[in-house]
Amino acid sequence: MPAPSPVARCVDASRVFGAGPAAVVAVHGTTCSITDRARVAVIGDSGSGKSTLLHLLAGLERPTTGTVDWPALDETERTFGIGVIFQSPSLVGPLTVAENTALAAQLAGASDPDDRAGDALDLLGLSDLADRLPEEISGGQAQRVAAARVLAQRPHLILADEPTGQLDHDTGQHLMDVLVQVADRTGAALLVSTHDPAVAQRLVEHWHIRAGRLTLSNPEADR
Ligand SMILES: Nc1ncnc2c1ncn2[C@@H]1O[C@H](COP(=O)(O)OP(=O)(O)OP(=O)(O)O)[C@@H](O)[C@H]1O
Repeated sequence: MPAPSPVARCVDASRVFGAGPAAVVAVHGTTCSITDRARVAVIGDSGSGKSTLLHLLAGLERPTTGTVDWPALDETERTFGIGVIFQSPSLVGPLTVAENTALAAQLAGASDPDDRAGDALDLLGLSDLADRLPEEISGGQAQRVAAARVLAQRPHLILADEPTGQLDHDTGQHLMDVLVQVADRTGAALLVSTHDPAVAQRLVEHWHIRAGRLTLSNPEADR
């Protein structure tokens, strides 16, 4: 049986910022793919290129050379089926936590955005904050609301950029529990960037990135 098409794929994709002597190669020519139901950790230090790779895989940045594509996703899924949890939560200021979360579901075409928002907030233990405005919650709570927003969207591919960066260990592990649980339940592929080994160990494939160069490993296959 042929292997299923990857959900996202980079072929020799690079991203260079600036030009001439000031150019920064954030990601060198990289070939990688996220397979159906993959669980990937992208592990690297600050400035190693994690966010840039994630933005390439999300279609938010265009590669300078090479290609990025999403063979398993149709046109609509490419627009609404990729959920990104950004490093900075960027919630919509005038909307409550519940409204922020429901908006994501609504934009993804859900017929029941309020129910989906309620479920996502409940899963993350955020129901008590539903009626608060973003300015009335902490940075860590905002990061979890950003995760709830993506879960309410029910994407085929979840790309999370250091989602536990502002959270204490236990809250971070709980967020990872929820991300893995939701991905298992919905059949989504999940990629999480992190510098934290405790987060990486929750995922199956480990991609290490250093100065924009990626090496791939699968700890289960190595056993
Ligand atoms: N818009 C930009 N313009 C110029 N250089 C950039 C830009 N975005 C990122 N870079 C540079 O590209 C490199 C990789 O940055 P990137 O944000 O991808 O790293 P990161 O691993 O996500 O870092 P962190 O963990 O600190 O968020 C860094 O040297 C950074 O300074």
